[in-house]
Amino acid sequence: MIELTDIAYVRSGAADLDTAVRFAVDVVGMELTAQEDGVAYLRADPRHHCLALVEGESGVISSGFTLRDEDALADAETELEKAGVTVARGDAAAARSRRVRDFLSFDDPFGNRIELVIDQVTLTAPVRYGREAGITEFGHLCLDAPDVREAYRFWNGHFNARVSDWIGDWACLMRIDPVHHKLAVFQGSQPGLCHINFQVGSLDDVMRNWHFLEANGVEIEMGPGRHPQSTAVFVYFKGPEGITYEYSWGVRLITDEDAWRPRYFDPAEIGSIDMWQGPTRRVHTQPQIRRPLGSTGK
Ligand SMILES: O=C/C=C/C(C(=O)O)=C(/O)C(=O)O
Ligand SMILES: [Fe+2]
Repeated sequence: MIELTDIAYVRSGAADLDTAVRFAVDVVGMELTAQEDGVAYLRADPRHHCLALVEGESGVISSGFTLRDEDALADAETELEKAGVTVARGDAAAARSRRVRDFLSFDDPFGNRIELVIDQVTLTAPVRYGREAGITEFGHLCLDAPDVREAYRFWNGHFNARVSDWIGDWACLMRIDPVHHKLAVFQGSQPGLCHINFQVGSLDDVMRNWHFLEANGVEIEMGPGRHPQSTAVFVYFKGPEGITYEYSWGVRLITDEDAWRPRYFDPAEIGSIDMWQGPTRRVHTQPQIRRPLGSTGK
């Protein structure tokens, strides 16, 4: 069993890097930590970055998760290979570019590129947020897959990911710690990044951000609303390069593992996605860039 200790980052290609960075800083409110060799690093909390924008082809490159230490990384490599998953170790330059000490990468059964990392760099300086959006942390990341049940068999079969709630065969929300979900898989025809979430400090922050986004002509994909699964109040919006961002506040914590029973919500039922029954438009997925394993220099 591979124990994911946290989410680490999303790495995404940006055909127009400057525009994508400006949006991440001026609209989303992240801090631009560094920019070098065509990679812009953005952070929302003490992690060196949780979003790396890589100049080049548009699309998601990989999603990173942390493991405890190098033994855990070696064990993960063995377990995945035994299961027939092809794994590539990152080289020193690629690890440096990710601000981790070591990592390995593989594709999930649908072609989502996953990276398992150890020793992600932490920064001590207070985050200099690009604007006062009220962000408190990188909250979760959601992938797309054509078969959500099969995706769960993969994540639960090899990793410590446990379903917190199902939304039909359309979505599986998974926890790796008490937070209701830090990883989710949504039904989609192609692998890709459904969205990246930032937690904000209050309900007021969600609503202020919604007004800010509207006033600045940003496309709202869904919300404001409240998810019955995590009870979080949310707003989803569309950024450059096809990235969907989400702010949310009030995520449920599952503190009694033994007592929790995953619920089953029918996406066809009113209120199953948004308890406030707002329009439940599908958020737009950023497609996965397909590259051979190991060609992960950037
Ligand atoms: O469509 C349902 C989404 C549910 C939640 C939630 O319960 O908070 C998400 O954040 C999500 O995965 O987008
Ligand atoms: Fe979400």
